[in-house]
Amino acid sequence: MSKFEVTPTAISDVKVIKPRAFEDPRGYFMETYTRSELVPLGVDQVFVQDNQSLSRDIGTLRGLHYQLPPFAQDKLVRCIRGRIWDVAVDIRRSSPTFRQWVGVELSADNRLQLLVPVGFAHAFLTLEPDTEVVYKVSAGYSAAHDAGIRWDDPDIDIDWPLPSSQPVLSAKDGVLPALSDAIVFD
Ligand SMILES: Cc1cn([C@H]2C[C@H](O)[C@@H](COP(=O)(O)OP(=O)(O)O[C@H]3O[C@@H](C)C(=O)[C@@H](O)[C@H]3O)O2)c(=O)[nH]c1=O
Repeated sequence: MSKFEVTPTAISDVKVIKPRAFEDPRGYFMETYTRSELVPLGVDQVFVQDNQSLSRDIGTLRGLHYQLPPFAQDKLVRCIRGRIWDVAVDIRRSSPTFRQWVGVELSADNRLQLLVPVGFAHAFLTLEPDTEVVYKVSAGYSAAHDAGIRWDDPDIDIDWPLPSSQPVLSAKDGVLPALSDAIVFD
């Protein structure tokens, strides 16, 4: 029996991954990423860096972010404390699902992971205070290749479950361009 369940979302390249947890009276144990188990299930990305962030306020929104080639990144995202609404937007111009998005709640409790491949912009909104997110990426960080799209672009129209009228944003995320003005993937 596999130690992971991999389920495609409405945009099939974006996948939800659920690790199998071995529960016992102490709690549980689970493998959170095992390449040899995941490659046969179609998750063959090679990850080279692990990232972690803490967002103190509920309603903190990070994104929409991506890196351009040759530093484009696949991401494997999970939430280890609190809850997030995790979103991937298809920004591959030639894709039949260009501009479409999928959103999945990831939490410390549900232990789900979202695979966000190259060609997608990624963002998350925290649904609880003190939320910690951990994610693997398939290319290193390059500030020169860092790119983003505004979280509230009406051409994308993400249905954010905002806990108040405005999210908490970084200064950088407050001035991101619309998708129509952004450099995207072919
Ligand atoms: C992403 C990243 C940032 N940094 C630095 C740059 C900056 O000084 C500080 C904070 O960076 P940011 O404001 O870009 O962090 P943040 O807004 O959390 O950016 C992240 O958002 C989510 C949604 C993603 O998908 C990630 O790929 C990443 O873009 O950390 C690194 O050194 N390495 C990295 O890999």
